[in-house]
Amino acid sequence: MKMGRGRTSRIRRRKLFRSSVSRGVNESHKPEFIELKKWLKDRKFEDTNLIPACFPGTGRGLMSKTSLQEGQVIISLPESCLLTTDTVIRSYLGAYIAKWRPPPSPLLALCTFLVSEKHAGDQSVWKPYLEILPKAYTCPVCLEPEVVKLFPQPLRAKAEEQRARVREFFSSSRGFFSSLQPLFSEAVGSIFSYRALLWAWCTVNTRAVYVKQRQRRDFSAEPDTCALAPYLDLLNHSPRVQVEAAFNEETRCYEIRTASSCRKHEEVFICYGPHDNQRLLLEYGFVSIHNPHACVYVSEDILVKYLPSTDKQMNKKISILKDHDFIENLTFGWDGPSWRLLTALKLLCLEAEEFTCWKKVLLGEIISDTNEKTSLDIAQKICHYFIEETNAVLQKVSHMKDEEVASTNQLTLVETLWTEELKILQASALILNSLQTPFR
Ligand SMILES: C[S@@+](CC[C@H](N)C(=O)[O-])C[C@H]1O[C@@H](n2cnc3c(N)ncnc32)[C@H](O)[C@@H]1O
Repeated sequence: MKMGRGRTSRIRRRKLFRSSVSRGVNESHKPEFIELKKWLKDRKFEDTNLIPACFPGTGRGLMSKTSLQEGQVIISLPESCLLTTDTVIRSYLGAYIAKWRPPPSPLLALCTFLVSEKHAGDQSVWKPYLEILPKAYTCPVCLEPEVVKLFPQPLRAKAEEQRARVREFFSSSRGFFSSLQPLFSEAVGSIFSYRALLWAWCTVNTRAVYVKQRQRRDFSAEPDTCALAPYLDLLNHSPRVQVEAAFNEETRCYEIRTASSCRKHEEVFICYGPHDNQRLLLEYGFVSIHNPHACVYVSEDILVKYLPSTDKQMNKKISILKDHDFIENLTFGWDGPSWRLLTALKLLCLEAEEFTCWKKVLLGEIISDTNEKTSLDIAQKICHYFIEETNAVLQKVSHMKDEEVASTNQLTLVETLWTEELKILQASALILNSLQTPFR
């Protein structure tokens, strides 16, 4: 097909591009959404702005029915639709929670309620909501160990910590689950299994909104701030939108006001926070393409690996960086090496006779051309090392996909993370090249 060059064809092409990027397939006719809408209507919520839809790239989400203006409240969900610890305390679980010592955490109360209501099936008044919840999650704690081993180092450590935390959450909750036996005809061990608790934990962690509850004696001292918000929790994340979201004490509704406009039939996004991709994967189980907050982390070992091993002041320099909180969060981003990374490198590259100037380096002063050049050269070497490492991992992932060593979806997730990191490193290498030019 021949592409036109005129204004009309440009507009047509732009429209086509827009529709292929963001157009979703309406899912409001699906039985689970019809049931959910009825359930919400009984609780005095009717949506005029949004409809459930499936989108290329982001999956299931909400689509605008009409165009949405900046500053408009896009959704206002009444308190009666929210699932909070208050819901749990008012339920058949309330008396058991009040009796249990030490008091269970608010998170355990929510997870127990979810597992118990899921088990109740048709008998649960929450069934229409439970039916639309994902059956499985992609947070690191749910991924196969072969896939977690492919993560970049800082994320791998956090993923292992997450797995240990959820295991501990399960083992420390078993006594409480046993105390619930009078409520069930089946053995509680089979209802409150590790799998069931993991599902509930991921549901709360990936979907809950912040609603501060009053402190209750029935619960441990952990903050009680999570609420599940049916339907509203179908909104996907975009790092490029701004929203105001909070529980409105006057209207007694959880409200989201958008600061970005949205065209009719486009996906409506909220922002979960200015998170980089490693954090999005850790907490929500996905990676955002072209995420402006995405970055590649440089650890202390990598810094040291590229510095001269003959430097007698190296240990002192490293401890200065640690004392001044300059050893963590050293990154490459879309704009090149971060200011923190370059500053740390400048300090580490100080010549013996410049060492007394270390405070000036931390304040952002230029010490010498040699110091500027050496630190940029090392940043470039680290960047190239990361590019090679990233390419090697991407090749390994591709082989694993061919050989079906692990789930393809999980391998694609980790592949997307590394592909985004590669793009950042390539952009950084170019920027570093231009920064090095004056010193050549
Ligand atoms: C609050 S839910 C949003 C609705 C969810 N997509 C659903 O179908 O139920 C959060 C989850 O949605 C997915 N998600 C959110 N934003 C996304 C995005 N930009 N791209 C891909 N997945 C996204 C992730 O799985 C995340 O854990």
